[in-house]
Amino acid sequence: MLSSFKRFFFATPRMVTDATKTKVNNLIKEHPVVIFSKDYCPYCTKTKSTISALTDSAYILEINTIPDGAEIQDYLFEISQQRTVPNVYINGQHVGGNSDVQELKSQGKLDGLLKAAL
Ligand SMILES: N[C@@H](CCC(=O)N[C@@H](CS)C(=O)NCC(=O)O)C(=O)O
Repeated sequence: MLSSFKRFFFATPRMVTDATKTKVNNLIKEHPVVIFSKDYCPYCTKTKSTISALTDSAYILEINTIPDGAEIQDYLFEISQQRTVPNVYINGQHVGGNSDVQELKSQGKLDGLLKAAL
């Protein structure tokens, strides 16, 4: 508990390299749908199944399984003010997390957003 407290307040921020910034920016630019995810995250599972039911074109990056994942998460926070996963981009635009995806779905707007992107 104390160690998570210390990490939250005193951790040295990681440097986000230009390579990571370029990688994330390109993914968002080149893929109509990008889901930054963690493979154990239940919110991510829900978002992936919701979006996969509508399109098989989503690019999914499981950031907990790759060496630059923590840096990617830092950069996502920088550009979207969102640190949690899933972090979803559609058509180059930040959509948000699972609650945002579910809200779009229940408003009947998700399908149209995806169709416009694909
Ligand atoms: N309200 C968020 C909840 C997402 C969430 O809490 N995700 C957890 C993983 S299951 C998270 O990102 N925790 C911080 C982390 O993994 O760094 C949503 O709807 O997407």
